[in-house]
Amino acid sequence: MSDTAGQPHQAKPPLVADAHAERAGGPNRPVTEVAVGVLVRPDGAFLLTSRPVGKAYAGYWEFPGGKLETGESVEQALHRELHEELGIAIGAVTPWRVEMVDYPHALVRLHFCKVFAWSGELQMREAQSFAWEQLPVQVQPVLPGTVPVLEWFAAERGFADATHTTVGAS
Ligand SMILES: Nc1nc2c([nH]c(=O)n2[C@H]2C[C@H](O)[C@@H](COP(=O)(O)OP(=O)(O)OP(=O)(O)O)O2)c(=O)[nH]1
Repeated sequence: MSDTAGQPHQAKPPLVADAHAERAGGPNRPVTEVAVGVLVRPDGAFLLTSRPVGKAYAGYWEFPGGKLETGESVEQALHRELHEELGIAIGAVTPWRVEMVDYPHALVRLHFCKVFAWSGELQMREAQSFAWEQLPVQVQPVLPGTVPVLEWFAAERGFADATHTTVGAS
């Protein structure tokens, strides 16, 4: 797969104040709030899905989720998105980390949440692919804004090797 979408600038550490900083695209670039679900099985495997055709970074692997709609909380958006995309009803949502990523197509604030319980069989309702993964992740390419999550898992799990394969690497 070509990697023409360009590399985003990742703000580290994630700062809420960054949302109003001057960036490419203008000083008042709106921030898109995104709820992201990190589904974790009892064996520690986590669910990655591929971005559908027609979206920015189509084919890249990410955690399921999507943009908040007006008036929605992160938790509400996550319940809705995971039902829409995967056909499941999720249980408790555990907020994990928040990360800002400045993509060419959007400045996004990613609200990563862990989810340990859900009901229903997984259905790929947007014709995505899915993979239950452990470290190191076998699928590629991984969406830039998703890579930090793999590093958080590595830190939690004492995993010291590369978390994933970089596009173009042999
Ligand atoms: N779902 C998800 N989005 C991520 C991750 N990492 C990351 O940078 N993003 C970015 C990519 C997109 O710019 C944004 C999510 O927007 P989206 O277009 O997928 O959301 P959506 O499903 O509501 O899309 P739409 O149909 O309304 O356009 O967050 C991740 O792990 N999961």
